[in-house]
Amino acid sequence: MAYNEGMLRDGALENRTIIVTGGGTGLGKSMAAYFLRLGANVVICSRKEDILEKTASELRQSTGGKIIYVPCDVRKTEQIENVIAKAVEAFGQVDGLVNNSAGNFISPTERLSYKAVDTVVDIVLRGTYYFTLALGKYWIENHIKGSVLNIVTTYATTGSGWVVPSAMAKAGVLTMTKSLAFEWGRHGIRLNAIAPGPFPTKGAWDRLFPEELAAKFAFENRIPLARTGEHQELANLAAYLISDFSAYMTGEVITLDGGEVLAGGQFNFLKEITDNQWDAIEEQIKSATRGGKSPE
Ligand SMILES: CCCCCCCCCCC/C=C/C(=O)SCCNC(=O)CCNC(=O)[C@H](O)C(C)(C)COP(=O)(O)OP(=O)(O)OC[C@H]1O[C@@H](n2cnc3c(N)ncnc32)[C@H](O)[C@@H]1OP(=O)(O)O
Ligand SMILES: NC(=O)C1=CN([C@@H]2O[C@H](COP(=O)(O)OP(=O)(O)OC[C@H]3O[C@@H](n4cnc5c(N)ncnc54)[C@H](OP(=O)(O)O)[C@@H]3O)[C@@H](O)[C@H]2O)C=CC1
Repeated sequence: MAYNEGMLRDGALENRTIIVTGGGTGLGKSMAAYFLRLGANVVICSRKEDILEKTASELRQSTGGKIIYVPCDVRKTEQIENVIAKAVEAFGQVDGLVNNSAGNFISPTERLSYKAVDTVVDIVLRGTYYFTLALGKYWIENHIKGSVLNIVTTYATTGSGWVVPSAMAKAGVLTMTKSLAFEWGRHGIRLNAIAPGPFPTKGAWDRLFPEELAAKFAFENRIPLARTGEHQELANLAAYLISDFSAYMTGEVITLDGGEVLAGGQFNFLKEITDNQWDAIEEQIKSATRGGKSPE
């Protein structure tokens, strides 16, 4: 299927250096792999050095691309500045940032401790604005037209129970995306976001939803396109948004969720009605119309 194939031409990201936070696992790893295939230099960072090292060496081998890793907790500004310094030392400059690192718990909110809420909000919101601010200062000072891609969620817009710290933080990231897109447009700096629906990853699946809970809810049934996302589909959109192919787009959030977020449509409950029932309903509506009844 085309959705498992790379979309941009070979070399589309040549001479670009892109930092991917949380690039050692899941969607971050898939985006990093595709950026490398398109010729970018990639810097992955997150807390766990052993995982970063393994991913960097795997991707170096599989893509032949230039990748380095730098351990970093995105809640720590000095560690973020170290990532940027190491990236500049290795590749000369930084052109793009994907804020992908996240933490999340599924839980009734009243069961969360203050620290649990802080943990998620600090990684998602604070981590994202720290990294964006550090790179923004560097870009403005060095007259570089950088590009930021923030990975949010569909519930950043709709809100959602049971993931409240994540929803609050992702909503903040979305507002930052739009606000800074306007403010930093004059520097040629662009910020965009992707709101993914369910994409199978170990981080989201195993840690967020224990198997017992997952078995109870068939996610595919909630999605109009009746499947979960393929990593390459997200990597294709990410590569487009981080590249100059999207040079006229800024402050935008693109939902990539097979239509899952549309479930709130007022008449969507009609999904349950069968073809036979529709035949009967149509006949009733037509006969009421033929009867010439006018509204009271
Ligand atoms: C087919 C069905 C599958 C459906 C799947 C659908 C998925 C849909 C996607 C929805 C949108 C997804 C958004 C995402 O963000 S997915 C990303 C998921 N990835 C992660 O969360 C990253 C992995 N997680 C971690 O690395 C860590 O868990 C985390 C960084 C978040 C926290 O680690 P840390 O070591 O910093 O934290 P502590 O363990 O010290 O805990 C801090 C406090 O938080 C409390 N805590 C921890 N876990 C929970 C929990 N599950 N529920 C409630 N509270 C929790 C912990 O007790 C600490 O607080 P206290 O000290 O006060 O006790
Ligand atoms: N998978 C899905 O269905 C969906 C995912 N998303 C978003 O996509 C992104 C990727 O998620 P996914 O790949 O599924 O999950 P993962 O758990 O694989 O990715 C999360 C990454 O964040 C890193 N991370 C966590 N805490 C920190 C920290 N303090 N500092 C630096 N890095 C940190 C982790 O690395 P380490 O532990 O080494 O620090 C890990 O690599 C997230 O932003 C998530 O919210 C949104 C909607 C749906």
